[in-house]
Amino acid sequence: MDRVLPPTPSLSGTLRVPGDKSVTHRALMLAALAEGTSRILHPLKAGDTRSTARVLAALGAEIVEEGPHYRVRGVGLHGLREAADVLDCGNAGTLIRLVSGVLAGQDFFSVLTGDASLRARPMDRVVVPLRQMGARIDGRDGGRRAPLALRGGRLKGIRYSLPVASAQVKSALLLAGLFAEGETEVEEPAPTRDHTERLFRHYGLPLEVEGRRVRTHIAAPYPAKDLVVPGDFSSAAFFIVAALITPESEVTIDGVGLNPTRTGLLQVLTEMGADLEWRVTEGQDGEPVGWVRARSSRLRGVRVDPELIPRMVDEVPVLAAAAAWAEGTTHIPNLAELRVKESDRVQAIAHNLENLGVRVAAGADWLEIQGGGVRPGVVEPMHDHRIAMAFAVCGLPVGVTVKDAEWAEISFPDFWNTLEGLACR
Ligand SMILES: O=C(O)C1=C[C@@H](OP(=O)(O)O)[C@@H](O)[C@H](O)C1
Ligand SMILES: C=C(OP(=O)(O)O)C(=O)O
Repeated sequence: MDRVLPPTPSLSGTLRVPGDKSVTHRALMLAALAEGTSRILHPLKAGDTRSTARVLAALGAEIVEEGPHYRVRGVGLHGLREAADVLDCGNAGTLIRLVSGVLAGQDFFSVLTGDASLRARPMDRVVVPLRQMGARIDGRDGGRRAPLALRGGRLKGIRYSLPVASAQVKSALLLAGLFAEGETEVEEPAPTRDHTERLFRHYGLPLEVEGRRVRTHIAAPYPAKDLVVPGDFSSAAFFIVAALITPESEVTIDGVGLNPTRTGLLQVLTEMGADLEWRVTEGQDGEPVGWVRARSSRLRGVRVDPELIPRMVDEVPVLAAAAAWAEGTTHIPNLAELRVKESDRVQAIAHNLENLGVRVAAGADWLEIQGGGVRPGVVEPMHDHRIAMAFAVCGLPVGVTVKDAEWAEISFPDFWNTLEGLACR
């Protein structure tokens, strides 16, 4: 479905964004493995996290919708049962990788698959270490791609140095570590989101953190516990940039997660001259939560610090949107991981910037964007929710047509109405 966004002269308002996607996936999994009933409050209910709820239900957990919340009756660490059918992870990389870690510890057979995008994404990053721990895993292309066929069982802990900075791989190994004899240690090359670690603490699961090394070991049964999910910073990012690039705008996002492993974008935008304020006002079940306010700004191009990318990996598309409106050139390095997301995001960003009349150069792992504004055009999401929303924002001041706008439903079902609600016409 195409969506035509007319030119928007200004944006104003205060809003909340839906629950954090990363936290919701993990909360559903850990609640499913707990003893008793947990309520997950203000979770994300969108394509990706509905896939997680479906997969866990097929494995025997009871997940019921209670208004905007979820009630999860856990089956305990050893209560999951073999599913009657293939487990469809839809579009969700986080789901297939994290649940592989859980299933590696189960003495039964599972098949994991997903949509065309997910089946094209690399799975060897979890398959290789989970095999080292003792799981039997096969899959397409020698286990590099889904469908994956998995038979878990008794695992042994390993020490593993991640070849790429990936919270998904780290989390898969920590989850497998709950079923493994001895210690499981994961070392990351750069800090990545630490929601799994925070949730392990929330549920009282074994965890030790020492610099970039995280350790766990076999877990004893643990009780269910309620959890409040913060607003998703990655969803807030679209409105932050929208306010910066649209004249006479001011937007405040309340109740948003401000975990420092996620907020690299705030640092880059500030360097670009953005009129931005934010504050952590509370700690909610182990996650810092607060507000962000963004006002129209004259942005200037910057060279982004490569070390910041793991802390803003899903915000690069919307950073590119901001760069298109900045004065001068923005160079964004360290983008190899963007090539293996829901789409090849380096290519998808370059293609959509060109569609909107922006000059851009792309290398194997970098982008260079000539700022100065955009002209009306067509946004092509390329089957990728973040691309759809980032370039809708990019074209907002001049008006754009977004093809296949329903892709936003993967992480933000109400995105279009929320955007419309802020527009002053
Ligand atoms: O752990 C997570 O919840 C996520 C980790 C990141 O992926 P990688 O681990 O592949 O970097 C991120 O891009 C994804 O949207 C969510
Ligand atoms: C990369 C993303 O998600 P996933 O890897 O879970 O599909 C994302 O939401 O931008």
